[in-house]
Amino acid sequence: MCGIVGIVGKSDVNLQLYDALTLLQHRGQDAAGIVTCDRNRLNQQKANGLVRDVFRARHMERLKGNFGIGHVRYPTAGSSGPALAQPFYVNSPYGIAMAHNGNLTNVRDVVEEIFQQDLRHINTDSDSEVLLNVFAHELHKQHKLQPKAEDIFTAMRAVHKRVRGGYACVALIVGYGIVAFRDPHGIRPLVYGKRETDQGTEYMVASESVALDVLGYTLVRDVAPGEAIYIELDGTVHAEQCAENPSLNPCIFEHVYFARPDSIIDGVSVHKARLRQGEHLAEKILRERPDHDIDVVIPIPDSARTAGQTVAYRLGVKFREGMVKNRYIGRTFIMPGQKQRKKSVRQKLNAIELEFRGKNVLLVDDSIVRGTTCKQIIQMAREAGAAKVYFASAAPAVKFPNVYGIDMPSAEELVAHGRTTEEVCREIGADWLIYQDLQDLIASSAEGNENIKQFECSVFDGNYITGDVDEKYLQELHAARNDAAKQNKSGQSFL
Ligand SMILES: O=P(O)(O)OC[C@H]1O[C@H](OP(=O)(O)OP(=O)(O)O)[C@H](O)[C@@H]1O
Ligand SMILES: NC(=O)CC[C@H](N)C(=O)O
Ligand SMILES: [Mg+2]
Repeated sequence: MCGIVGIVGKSDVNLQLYDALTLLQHRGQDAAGIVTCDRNRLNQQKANGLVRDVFRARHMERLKGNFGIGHVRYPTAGSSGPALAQPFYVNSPYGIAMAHNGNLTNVRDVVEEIFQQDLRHINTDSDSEVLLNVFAHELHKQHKLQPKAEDIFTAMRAVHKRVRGGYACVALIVGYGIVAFRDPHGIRPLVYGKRETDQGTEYMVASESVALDVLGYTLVRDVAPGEAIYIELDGTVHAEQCAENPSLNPCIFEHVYFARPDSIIDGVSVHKARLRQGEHLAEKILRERPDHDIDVVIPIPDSARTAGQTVAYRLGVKFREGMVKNRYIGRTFIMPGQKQRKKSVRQKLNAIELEFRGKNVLLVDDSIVRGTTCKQIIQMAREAGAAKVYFASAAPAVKFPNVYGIDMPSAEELVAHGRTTEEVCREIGADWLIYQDLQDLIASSAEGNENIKQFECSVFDGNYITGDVDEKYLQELHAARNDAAKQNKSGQSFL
């Protein structure tokens, strides 16, 4: 779930891009990159690591230019090496750099086609490099010395016909401006906003509205599914629907885990969606055990804090921050290997014994995916002296792989795959396990925007909205990206 940003400014945008990437850091911790354009010359810095480690003062000084794009990466295709850090660049036509959040599902076919028909070489096993080359080729086909908005939109229409999957992107065209676009199913989020300065209006496109807020931009709106927005250097904004049958199906896992609670995605406040998740979860707890004996509700920081509050309030039980998070350890779920994830949970979280000793505790987390976090937390709760350890997940059981930009490639690695709730409960060592029902999770998000008729919920229901994901694809994905396979990833696999 990478983070992307693009800015068309009135003065150097390097510092704004840096700040925006730090605000999107929770979406990707593996690599970061910025490309700016200064008088038709591109400046670039990208490498593995967190934003604060990738950009030094000397890089920032070099990143001159009043328009640019940035990326924080959480790999879902290819290796996690530095060659796959984004933005990617092609020199023809015009010089284009691109940053991509999402994952393509027909990349193997497109790579073959792009070589055979378009004579384009792809140098890495990144799906994002493929997407950039498709866009570049389609723009090249317009044969314009100076591209107009209509040429860009014609190219976009062709891109949507050629690629499948989830993609929200920003592309920088040297000398012209920034193009932002979202896949026809609207799976991955993308917003744009503007701010007034003494020199004129500046524009920003970003994965999440939090980047706009903090940098003083006002949200104009979400980029619509299938829509492309082209912002020229003089601030002229062009927008056009470029997909044939666009429909909005936002990824519900953004509301569960990925997005920051202070973001608003497709009109839905993530914070409010999580508050509602907690309310629904509490109702289910009360239905299952009207005379429960829970003494205290303890959320697992960070992402479960919001839902945990409403669970406790609705149950009429004490809410206590009994788990303390080490603020210097990042998100464990998006770390690359199971060994690192496992070790980091213990480094990240520690129990305050007096909140556990002799009590029946209800631990609330936003989700249980591989079970790495909850197994260790339950163990910690027992060691801290809890009498009973109950566990509630604000999301339903995660049973299916994700193919649209979340690195859950292998069903076998999911603790709920092929297990009943009772079996998962035993496996993670809890005394009672409660999962949110899918209809309640959907209601928690849908109440925020009645125009959203459907959410992308494949990790919970196995329904892949793009219609092209079959058993064969899932098997290939599992073989290429299960934990063991990722350890020795070196060759071209595009998965
Ligand atoms: O079952 P698992 O495979 O462990 O995955 C689920 C856990 O991982 C995430 O936390 P993470 O540490 O990534 O981030 P957070 O601080 O935002 O909660 C999520 O919030 C759950 O706690
Ligand atoms: N999580 C993402 O959005 C990943 C983008 C792209 N598929 C990559 O692996 O770099
Ligand atoms: Mg967590």
